[in-house]
Amino acid sequence: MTKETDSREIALDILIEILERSGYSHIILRQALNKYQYLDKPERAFISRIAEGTVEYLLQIDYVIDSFSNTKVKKMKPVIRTILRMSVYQLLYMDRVPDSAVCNEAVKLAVKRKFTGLKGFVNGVLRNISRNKDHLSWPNASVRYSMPDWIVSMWEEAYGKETAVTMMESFLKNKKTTVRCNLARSSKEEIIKSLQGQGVNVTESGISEGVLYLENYDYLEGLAAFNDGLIQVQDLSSVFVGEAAAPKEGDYVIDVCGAPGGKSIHMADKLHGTGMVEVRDLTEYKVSLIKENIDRCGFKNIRTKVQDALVSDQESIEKADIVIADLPCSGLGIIGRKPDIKYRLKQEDLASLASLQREILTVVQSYVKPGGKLVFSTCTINKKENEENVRWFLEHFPFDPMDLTGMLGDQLTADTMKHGYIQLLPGIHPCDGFFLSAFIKR
Ligand SMILES: C[S@@+](CC[C@H](N)C(=O)[O-])C[C@H]1O[C@@H](n2cnc3c(N)ncnc32)[C@H](O)[C@@H]1O
Repeated sequence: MTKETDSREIALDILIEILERSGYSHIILRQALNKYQYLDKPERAFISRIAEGTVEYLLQIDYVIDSFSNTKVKKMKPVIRTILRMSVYQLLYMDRVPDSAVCNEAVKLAVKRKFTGLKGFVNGVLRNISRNKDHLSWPNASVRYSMPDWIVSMWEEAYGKETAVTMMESFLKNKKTTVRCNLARSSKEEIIKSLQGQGVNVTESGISEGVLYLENYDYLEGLAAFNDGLIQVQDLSSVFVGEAAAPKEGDYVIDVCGAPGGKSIHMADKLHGTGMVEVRDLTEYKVSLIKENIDRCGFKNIRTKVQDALVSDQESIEKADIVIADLPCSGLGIIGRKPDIKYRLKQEDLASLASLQREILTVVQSYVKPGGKLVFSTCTINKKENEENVRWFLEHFPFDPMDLTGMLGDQLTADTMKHGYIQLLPGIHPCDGFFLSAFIKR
């Protein structure tokens, strides 16, 4: 057994867990990488690339396999179809791996998993694809960008074909890790020095002070700046929530759906040790994730609470200067980081998520003091959950939209900002897809 076969076998098991047993890709991959910490950095990168890439391009890969195999993907044995899927990803997208090696290793894996009788089939399909791969063409945008049809249609209708393509292309591009510096704990310069000292490539976002892009590191947990709580993984779009909320010293903030705590920790950082941020989530487990982050970052002006946002907490009525409502949503804006979302989500889920958001907003708007702010955000690109909910909210509750013009830096402008909201689109804006809105209570 070669080293390559070992890595591919690990990738195979990860993919079976994700594609055949509906595991969440980011969780399964993280667990596997934790388990195989002894592997060297290039091997771990190879495994991640195959696993993430195969999930990302799944619809396109299946189209290719079905074009060259008499047995359709859906009818194949799960192990065999997973071996073929990950091998086709390597053939199409990993130039540095020779095609012959891809085919040979796939055959070895099939044999190792006791499918000796199918080794000719695996070899035949893959060699056929390898011979024809330069002449492939895609029947539509769904196959080209590996995006379910209904999502393509929804975005084309809402934003036009060109923007839909820009977004789908952007999802498939390599993502750097975005982190926000806890500037109340250390200066940006010191943090960059520490990261660079450990060999990390660091670039500044140039849009929001203290937001950095990281590349060329193995493990977040291996970085001193992370362990010392000086940085927090947080996309630029999510940092904008803190910018729009703009807490004043001494403010009391309630974050009603807060795990794992990214936005709340940003608020605590912005309060410079004053005031209090109460971060809530539905379960003990979710709250434990928030606590881990709080402990790591070392802020004292932040506490947690297990609280269902759908149940009114009478003690909070008109107590908060700021309520952060970063609500459960369809997650279509973060497909670039969690590609399985696009296959997991069903069109009919969108309406129920939008109404769940309305139910939560109905409860939590009452926590805002007169003159206080409510910031409502989602990490999705869907008008029902976003713009339509804003319209509905303003019709039903005594709030006015907050003018967001200029609050997110000079480079981010949109006409809608003066009406209190902005839909950020990947590829159009320099961040994940995200929706942000802010209101002031009359
Ligand atoms: C988008 S995430 C929040 C991310 C967080 N704001 C951050 O920046 O790290 C939405 C959260 O809502 C929580 N949630 C879902 N339903 C809830 C409910 N009924 N009450 C409280 N939290 C809920 C989920 O557990 C999830 O952690």
